[in-house]
Amino acid sequence: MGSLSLPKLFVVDFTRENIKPGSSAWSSTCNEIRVALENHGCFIALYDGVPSKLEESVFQAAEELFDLPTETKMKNIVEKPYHGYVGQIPFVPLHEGLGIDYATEFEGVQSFTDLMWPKGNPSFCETSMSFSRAVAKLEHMIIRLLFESYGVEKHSESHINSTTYLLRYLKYRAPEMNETTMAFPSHTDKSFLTILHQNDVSGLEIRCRDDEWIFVKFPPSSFVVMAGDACKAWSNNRVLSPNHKVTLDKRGKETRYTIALFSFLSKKVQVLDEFVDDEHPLQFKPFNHVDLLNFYDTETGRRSQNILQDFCGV
Ligand SMILES: O=C(O)CCC(=O)C(=O)O
Ligand SMILES: [Fe+2]
Repeated sequence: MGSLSLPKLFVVDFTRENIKPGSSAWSSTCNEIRVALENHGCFIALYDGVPSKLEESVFQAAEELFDLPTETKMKNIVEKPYHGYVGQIPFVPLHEGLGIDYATEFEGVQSFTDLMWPKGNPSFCETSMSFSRAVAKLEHMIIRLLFESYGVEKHSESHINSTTYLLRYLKYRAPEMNETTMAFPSHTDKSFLTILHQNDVSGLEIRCRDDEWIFVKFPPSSFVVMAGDACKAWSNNRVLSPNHKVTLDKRGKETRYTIALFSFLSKKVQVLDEFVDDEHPLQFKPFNHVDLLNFYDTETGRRSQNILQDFCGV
């Protein structure tokens, strides 16, 4: 596991050609992913599945999207909490975000595009869908590796087949003089996994198991892979879903863009029997993934310091 440029976070190299099921690279990667997700709840993935042209297009698409009038962006209303437009919040003044649900499916991306550009914007649609699909391929690989690392690989295909993806375009404008640098407050993700790709403006900080905050520097072409609360629940509390936040440099002048792909389960999130034994008693009851979001959207959920315990603790 390389950790030369980043002493703290694990770096997992998916550009190695020989990461194929059954190979020795595959089994060592299984191990790396499990150690990383149990200790930090995240790792940096080096991944070449997004060609540089597509990467360039996705950041152009982000600029084009955020340049739309606020009233257009506010049309991005999604029934599921935290899926639609977020912005114009006085205590988070630097941040704006928009979400495309079912982002790997043509209909999902097309209906979002039509809402934002009633006259059409085929290149935005194509870019968003291609990016989502390319990153979802990385997510599938990580799921297979993670499941195998726990010896539960027989469940990985049904898990993948029950996964839907939310693509979020996130913008953080540079703070003005005397303005807060807090760009996104500390939280845990409610997804199963989150995969983040940023432009070259850093700001993400992650709190790992020993409570230390790690400032993340993304190497070029890298992605941050983070476990959400649903993954923590599924693993019966083995995987950490880390608190994280975004803080910008007060002298920074550039806008930060992050493109985030969140995975959600359309079947129940459930601790596998394999994770329960005398040493590891069952900690969480099965739940519908969207109900975790609905609970987080209540006063009790938002205030909770241990959302899984309060929502579905045994
Ligand atoms: O922009 C980032 O790096 C993090 C965004 C984030 O944590 C989120 O949208 O849940
Ligand atoms: Fe997050």
